[in-house]
Amino acid sequence: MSSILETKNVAFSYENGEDVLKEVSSGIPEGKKTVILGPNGSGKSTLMLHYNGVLKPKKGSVSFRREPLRYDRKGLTSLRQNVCLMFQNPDDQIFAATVEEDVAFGPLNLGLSRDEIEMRVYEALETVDLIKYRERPTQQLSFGQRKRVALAGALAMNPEVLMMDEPTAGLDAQMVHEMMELSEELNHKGKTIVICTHDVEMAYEWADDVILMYEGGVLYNGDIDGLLEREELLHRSRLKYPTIYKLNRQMHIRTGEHELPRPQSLPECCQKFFKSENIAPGNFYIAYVDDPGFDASIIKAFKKHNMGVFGVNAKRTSRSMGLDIHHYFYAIDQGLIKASVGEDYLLLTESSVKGLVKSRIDRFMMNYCSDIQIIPPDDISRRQHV
Ligand SMILES: Nc1ncnc2c1ncn2[C@@H]1O[C@H](COP(=O)(O)OP(=O)(O)OP(=O)(O)O)[C@@H](O)[C@H]1O
Repeated sequence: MSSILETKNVAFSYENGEDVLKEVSSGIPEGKKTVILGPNGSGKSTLMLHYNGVLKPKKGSVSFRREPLRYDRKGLTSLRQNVCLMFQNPDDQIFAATVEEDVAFGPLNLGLSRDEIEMRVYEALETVDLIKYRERPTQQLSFGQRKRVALAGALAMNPEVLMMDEPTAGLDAQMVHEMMELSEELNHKGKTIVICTHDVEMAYEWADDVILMYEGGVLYNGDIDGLLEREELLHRSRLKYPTIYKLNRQMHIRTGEHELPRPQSLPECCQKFFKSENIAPGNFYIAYVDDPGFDASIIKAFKKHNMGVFGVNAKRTSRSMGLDIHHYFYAIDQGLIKASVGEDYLLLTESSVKGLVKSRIDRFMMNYCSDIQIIPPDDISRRQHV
């Protein structure tokens, strides 16, 4: 897998002269979800600011698609069309008086037509569910809403690489799920996503690749499984092991259960260790809300707590139709848990994320529970109403 962004022997210090990055060589694989992981002060944000040219290395080089960055105005404008950064603190990013003015700022600087700008602003605000706040003064928004405005500003640039510095910091649990599902969906639609965090649990469930930082250096750069094989590295960087990983290890030590496959999520963990041998799995029904034949009355055939929605557009459509559905977040995981204990589950989603839904369910079935039946939309209408 080729790196879309690379640093080679980058060294950097702020004005006080302290070495913050020390000979950092790293690569971000194209089309993947990468986490820059490390404890506070290890240099994660500083590295991210090098990737999109906000900071210039004192030594070494940064390249995008193998071309060294150019730090003149033209070079940086061109880079920031392709590599956008959502800052840790939205107040470092939001300057305009109203939400839509702020989101339009980047596209306006690209010299796009008025129609194109309006479309991008509309789509970005829809994606982060802030359309109804478009004329609101940015100062009158909550912290979480300002964070979403900052994300919309980055999305409106339609970049190839979206970088987010601590995207979930300061958000409530629902917003954290929303942010992580959205980033997964954007990745599925072709964007390279990079997140800075010290949250090992999140990295373990979400990331394909990791850059592990400690005291300004890179301890590891590669896939997440490779990192977990090297216990000493997380220990050295003062980060804890993910809970599900530790539980799997303990089960291996205590019961002799094979360590592989390593569960990465709650349904995988439950199914590996607490499989209900006497219960036949339930069915996993999938309906696409953007299918012209979609009939919302199918939800009457399911219990409220056995339905969920996945996908930004599917959530919006379901809300606008007033559908009474329980799981608006973690719906795929919830469905897998329900189906593996014998209950039927309906997932409402949209065709643009079909592959993502399929790959998540396939992974679960291949490793942990092959008997769940996936029922396509055409067959749902035959289900008896509850
Ligand atoms: N503007 C600045 N001026 C001087 N020193 C800075 C500045 N920004 C960061 N530093 C220092 O650089 C080091 C790395 O900071 P950085 O913000 O990159 O770390 P981080 O890993 O992102 O931390 P956190 O998890 O706390 O966000 C820290 O020692 C920090 O104090």
